[in-house]
Amino acid sequence: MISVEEALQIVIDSAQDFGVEEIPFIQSAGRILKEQIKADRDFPPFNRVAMDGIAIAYSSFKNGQRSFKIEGIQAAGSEQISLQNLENCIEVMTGAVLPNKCDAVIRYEDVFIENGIATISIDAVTDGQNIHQKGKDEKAGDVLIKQNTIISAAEIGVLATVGKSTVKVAKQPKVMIVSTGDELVAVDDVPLAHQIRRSNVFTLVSLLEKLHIPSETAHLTDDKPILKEKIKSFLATYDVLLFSGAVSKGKFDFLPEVLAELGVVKSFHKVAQRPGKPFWFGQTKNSSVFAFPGNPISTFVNCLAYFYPWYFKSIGVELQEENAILSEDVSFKPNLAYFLQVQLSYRYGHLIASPITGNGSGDLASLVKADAFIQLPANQNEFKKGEVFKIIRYR
Ligand SMILES: Nc1nc2c(c(=O)[nH]1)N[C@H]1C(S)=C(S)[C@@H](COP(=O)(O)OP(=O)(O)OC[C@H]3O[C@@H](n4cnc5c(N)ncnc54)[C@H](O)[C@@H]3O)O[C@H]1N2
Ligand code: MOO
Ligand SMILES: [Mg+2]
Repeated sequence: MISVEEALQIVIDSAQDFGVEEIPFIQSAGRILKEQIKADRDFPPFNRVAMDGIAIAYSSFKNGQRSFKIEGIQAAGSEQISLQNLENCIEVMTGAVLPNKCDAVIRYEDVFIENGIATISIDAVTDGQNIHQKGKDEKAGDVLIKQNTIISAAEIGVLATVGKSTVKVAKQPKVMIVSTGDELVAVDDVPLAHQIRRSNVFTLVSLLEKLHIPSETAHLTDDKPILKEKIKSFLATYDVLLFSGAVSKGKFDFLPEVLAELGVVKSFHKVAQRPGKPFWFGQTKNSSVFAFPGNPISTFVNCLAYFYPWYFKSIGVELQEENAILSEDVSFKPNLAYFLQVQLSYRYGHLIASPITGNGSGDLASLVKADAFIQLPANQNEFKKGEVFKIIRYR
């Protein structure tokens, strides 16, 4: 059986390229930028008045002049005007172009205006004050956003300001999420005593929505010919198939044999981990197949631990590993990596992971009580309070 580290490496090495698409910029939050965004002009594009007040020629102030006749007004959105007489001033508004021949702006708070004369009431005025110089932030042609950035509200503002009404982003994979099992009924149904409602497909849908990946869902019963026929058509249509269930040792766990019969090349089946051990992963020329074990926490943790990194690698994004400090001693004897559910909190600026006691990988409700999994390595059995390990967050 391979280790979590080996399995992850195999999964990452088989990342797929889904190509690039151009979409309206306002729909691009959360997507991965696939072009460089450059400044189309200087930032700011003109000497920008930064305070409401008066603009003067600094030389006049330096020569001792304190009262200035108001010659005109420069509003934001008006073409640049020019100071006619260097001993006068122009009223200026924040966001306006600095009038020609002016080189300092004094706030209204520091000026007294009467009968069209503005008198400066402070002693300290400096050359260039309250002026946001043209090109001070960025020069035309500077790279403002690097390729492969995850677009957030911050990038949306920059895209708007450089006039990028459409933007190139990584195409999302076409994903089909399939639940299997005769015991599963729809969310709207009232289950009989021996049935349960399906939930794994919906956790998967929403784990993918977090990545802005749309998906479709299907449910298949434990009937081998039906499984084979349906999965054959899914393989022809989708980039990614995510399964939950039917990969263990049961009499009706048909998935591994069906996938093999359909020509999906197995990379591995079973990883030395708990929960999620019977995870099956394989590929065809065009599709990747993640067949997660059906126990709800197994499906959940494997999507986070394998599908997420595979997806980020596929679209060219480097993920930073996150660590946390274990809040108490933990003992785990099996020679398996242990994905332990934890609550996260901060203490003196450090991220603390406090274990949650659940009842194994079928304890779906315990997911609600935790925020993340802490990944305790297989080669260790005793984990001490204060030791630091990798975490995988879902909140
Ligand atoms: N003899 C062995 N039995 C089992 C082993 C083993 O190594 N030897 N492994 C156990 C482990 S670990 C897991 S995990 C499960 C994996 O089982 P399958 O992937 O075959 O999944 P199923 O048998 O279809 O279902 C298992 C369990 O999960 C529930 N389930 C399935 N799908 C959903 C869904 N969409 N929503 C909610 N719940 C779902 C299902 O009802 C079962 O209770 O196998 C162990 N057995
Ligand atoms: O791998 Mo199973 O997920 O331990 O229950
Ligand atoms: Mg089974």
